[in-house]
Amino acid sequence: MRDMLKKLPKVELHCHLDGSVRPETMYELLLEEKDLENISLEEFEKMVKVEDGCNSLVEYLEKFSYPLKIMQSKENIERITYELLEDLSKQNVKYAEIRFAPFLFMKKGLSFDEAVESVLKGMERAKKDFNILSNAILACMRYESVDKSIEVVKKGEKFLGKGVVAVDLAGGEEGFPPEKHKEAFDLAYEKGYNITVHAGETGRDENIIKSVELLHAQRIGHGIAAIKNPNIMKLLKEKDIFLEMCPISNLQTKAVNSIDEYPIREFLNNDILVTVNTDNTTVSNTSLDKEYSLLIEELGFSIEDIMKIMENSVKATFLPEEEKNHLKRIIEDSLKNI
Ligand SMILES: O=c1[nH]cnc2c1ncn2[C@@H]1O[C@H](CO)[C@@H](O)[C@H]1O
Ligand SMILES: [Zn+2]
Repeated sequence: MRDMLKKLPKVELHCHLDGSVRPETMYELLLEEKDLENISLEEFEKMVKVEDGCNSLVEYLEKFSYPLKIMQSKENIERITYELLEDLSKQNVKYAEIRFAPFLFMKKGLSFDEAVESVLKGMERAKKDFNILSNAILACMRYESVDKSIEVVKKGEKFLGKGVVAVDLAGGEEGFPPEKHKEAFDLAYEKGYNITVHAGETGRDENIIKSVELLHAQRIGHGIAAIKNPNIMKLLKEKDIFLEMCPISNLQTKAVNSIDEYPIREFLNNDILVTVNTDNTTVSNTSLDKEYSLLIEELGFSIEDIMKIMENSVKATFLPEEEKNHLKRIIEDSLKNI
């Protein structure tokens, strides 16, 4: 089964660049910048991955301080993007949408354009070297002002269709309701961005409705809280909203207490368009293979269930129709060789 999973062609839709930096690269770059105490790589790896005792999303998000220290130069950002895509291609990921918040890469003088261009360069290089397709999603942060989000939308526009496909709203939900960013997401909608929003992760179920109805979300990051409310499940189904679920991250942030409480089977049974993703390969110490293995081993998922999820993922991509069909063909060809 494990071998079979490895060979399956895959699609990754919810992966934060800053949460998915190779620990060895972070270690090397922090040492270079003399920003690391005298510790071994093994000790460092423990520091950058979430521990078993993690109690909340807020605690989980503290892990992002390490990668963000070194994601402040063009070279580092390009290298990190390239390496992530290399790692994904080794797991037979054929297409990935990678998200990041440009402002978090601008603490030491990079401009918005330089931050975005560095990611896109890494993607281009990975496409040539590893034959993996990818696009970027620009994240706005909930704790920032709506004006900052508007800036992301306006400054990102020139990259739309040229490597950038969408905007997202990320960060802890508690205290930062979606409507705060409505003006930015109205603008993104007008400008033709695709839209995904983190909602109902550890927060309230009403954030899911608000993200769909007020922020124009076509996809919802996580969306676990929908299980609490049949009306929300109905809304998701009627509007063909895709859920980007990330099981291992959701266990770590205590969005659910145990895998038995994870509502993915109920969502599938209710014809909700579920996809499965990693969220953060380093912080969550995960991979798509690990996520699928968990569903198979703990929730009794079959290969057919996994294939259904994969089919949903292809449909959920923010690719133009023609490129989506191209991806479908790539996946079908790869399946023939299993
Ligand atoms: O699961 C998550 N929920 C909400 N926000 C997240 C999650 N993972 C990462 N980030 C946040 O998104 C920023 C941009 O990539 C990261 O810096 C982190 O703060
Ligand atoms: Zn996320």
